[in-house]
Amino acid sequence: RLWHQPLKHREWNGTGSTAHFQDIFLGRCYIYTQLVQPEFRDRDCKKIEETFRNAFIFKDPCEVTEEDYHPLMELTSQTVPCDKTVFWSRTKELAHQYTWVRQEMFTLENTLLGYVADGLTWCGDSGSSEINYQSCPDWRKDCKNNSVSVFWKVLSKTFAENACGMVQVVLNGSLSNAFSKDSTFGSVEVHNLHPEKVHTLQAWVMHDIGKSPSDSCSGSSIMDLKSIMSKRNIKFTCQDNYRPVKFLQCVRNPEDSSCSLRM
Ligand SMILES: Nc1nc2c(c(=O)[nH]1)N1CN2[C@@H]2O[C@H](COP(=O)(O)OP(=O)(O)OC[C@H]3O[C@@H]1[C@H](O)[C@@H]3O)[C@@H](O)[C@H]2O
Repeated sequence: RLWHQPLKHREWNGTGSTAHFQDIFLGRCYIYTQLVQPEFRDRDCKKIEETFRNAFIFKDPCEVTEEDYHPLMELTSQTVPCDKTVFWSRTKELAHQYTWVRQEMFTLENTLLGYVADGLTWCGDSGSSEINYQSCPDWRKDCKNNSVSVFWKVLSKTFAENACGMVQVVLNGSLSNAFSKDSTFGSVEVHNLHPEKVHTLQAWVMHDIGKSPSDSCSGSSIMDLKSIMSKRNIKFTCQDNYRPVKFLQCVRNPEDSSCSLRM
């Protein structure tokens, strides 16, 4: 009778894998390779999806390692043109508005894997070849190193290692610490920039419109970032409310006094 029982997945505290995960993954892969970046048109999306799935299927989602994603990284390696890399931290929407307008600039979402995986959840099970749609590990209650967060850590590390020339980062000046050593940017990307390839990091500290700024280029957290970069032999520059990004904020809040023509 046992083999009639539906496979019992382990119960986790987080939401399950995104429904239709494989269709979404495949569909996004075809959109990216055929429409967004046509130089990728002959990449094999079915092989990419299968390699992605093999990284976490049949594995306890709290035991997935960075090595598990290496075959996928090799299959989808992508270099971003020098001076065009945009990192972000706690400014996801604003950073993507910027690269939407400045199409030659790249956040991780503008690369194949970041584009395909953004916003999705996925996990498997050590005793099954099935994706677990019922639940996946919660970052706090179950395990920090789960199938999704390990993926973003590996992808962010590779993204930073490939960066060259002048790189940018959009930081949130409405938080008490615009730069956080605990963030992915602060704990992974900053430490994987190659000083022989990247000569300058420029930070844009953006304040939410209508909120009082609580950090800025002269704040202590940015001083921490500045000293990390000088120890790594990478020049550091910082601008509060970098105008091209500020314009994007003002498009959505034209009446705000900080958006008057004199800005
Ligand atoms: N969909 C994406 N997720 C993530 C990217 C990314 O580029 N796309 N990440 C990380 N990341 C996941 O987002 C939160 C932290 O965001 P958040 O707290 O807002 O900022 P982080 O610095 O941790 O991460 C953003 C930084 O790392 C890459 C991207 O290239 C940015 O330069 C955490 O769960 C990470 O695992």
